[in-house]
Amino acid sequence: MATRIRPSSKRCTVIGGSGFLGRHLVERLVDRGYTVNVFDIRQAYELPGVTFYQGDLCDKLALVMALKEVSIVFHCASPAPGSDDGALFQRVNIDGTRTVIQACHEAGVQKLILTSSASVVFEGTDIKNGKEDLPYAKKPIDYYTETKIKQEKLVLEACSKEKGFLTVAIRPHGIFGPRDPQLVPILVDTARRGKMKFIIGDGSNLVDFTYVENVVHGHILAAEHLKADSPLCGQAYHITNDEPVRFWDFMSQILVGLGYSAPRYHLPYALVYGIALLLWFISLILRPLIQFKPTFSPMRVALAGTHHYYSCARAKQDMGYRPLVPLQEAVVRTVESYPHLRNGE
Ligand SMILES: NC(=O)C1=CN([C@@H]2O[C@H](COP(=O)(O)OP(=O)(O)OC[C@H]3O[C@@H](n4cnc5c(N)ncnc54)[C@H](OP(=O)(O)O)[C@@H]3O)[C@@H](O)[C@H]2O)C=CC1
Ligand SMILES: CC(C)CCC[C@@H](C)[C@H]1CC[C@H]2C3=C(CC[C@]12C)[C@@]1(C)CCC(=O)C[C@@H]1CC3
Repeated sequence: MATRIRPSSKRCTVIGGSGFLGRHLVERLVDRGYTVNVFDIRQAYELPGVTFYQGDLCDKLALVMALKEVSIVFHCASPAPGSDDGALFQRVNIDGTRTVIQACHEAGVQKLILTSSASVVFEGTDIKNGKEDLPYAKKPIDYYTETKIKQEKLVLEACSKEKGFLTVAIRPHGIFGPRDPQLVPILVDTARRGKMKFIIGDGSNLVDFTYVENVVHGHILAAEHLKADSPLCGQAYHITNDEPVRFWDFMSQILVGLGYSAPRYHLPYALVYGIALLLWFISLILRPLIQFKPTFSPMRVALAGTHHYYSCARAKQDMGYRPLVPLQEAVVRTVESYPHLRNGE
């Protein structure tokens, strides 16, 4: 009978390792002595000790090649959340995640760590100190959220101590930091177009923004604590900075740090949300004729005008999680990392 060589516990593959979170994760894993494979649709960089496999995660054969002799897989690939291509989300986040699970089985992988999102429970209304036992959103606010829910369920249901295949889901919220292609660039672009003058609502809504190094720390802790006799098996964990902040204070700090004015005038939440819905609807009808994407999508307005912050008590208890970088330090590091986005550059 052929005996399978037991892979080293320090060999891993990061699916989506060329992306924002994935690359930070790869760098930290290398620092910690892991041998790392990256599987991604694009190769964005080179790093000693890292082997790149370029391919689509829906291609099982290509994926299996990148999982050979690997014991841990981190799955942090996804289409950009702002996309409204429902078919792409279905193909990558749902069908592709099924393929990832099958490829893990075929390659004999022991642990799968999924990057999910705290937004799987967000329906556009207030969440204060939400715990992991909140129900999944019944009416997900967009395709991204809808497919992140299904993806998380697939991964957690695949957890099997009998098969020796353990899974866990990390739910970060509002990841930011150096090289982030979304939060700071979109904010600066909106400011440069003169559209960051208004605060949606009264500005008191609290939100979690999580520094990328803390999200990485949560993923590595999860991988190292995931064992057959641990409470992590088949569970989801919020990973945040554990310092909810007023959404508009956070945005203002970044804008002012980069030399732009902070928004000052208030607009009623219901009015802005209504306009965003109307614009979204018009863009849908006109799509065959002209393509335009409103800056203030209903999702962004909901994120900007409601409370949504989450408890990470479960991660603290089960894996000893504590944020490594406090929020203020994280904002300073982030602002310093974008010299090219400063006002006047
Ligand atoms: N950013 C945030 O605030 C939050 C993110 N998350 C989750 O974290 C994860 C990482 O997000 P983030 O780093 O911001 O995203 P990025 O877009 O920066 O990284 C995702 C990477 O996956 C790649 N990718 C996309 N589709 C495929 C595919 N079919 N096969 C192989 N690779 C693919 C992307 O390539 P390409 O760029 O060419 O598409 C990209 O390199 C995602 O799962 C996201 O849902 C969760 C909570 C908050
Ligand atoms: C135009 C402004 C009102 C807002 C500019 C900043 C936004 C681009 C970001 C503020 C909150 C962010 C966020 C996400 C993307 C970027 C923001 C909307 C996510 C949707 C990314 C994916 C997730 O899983 C949840 C995130 C919530 C917060």
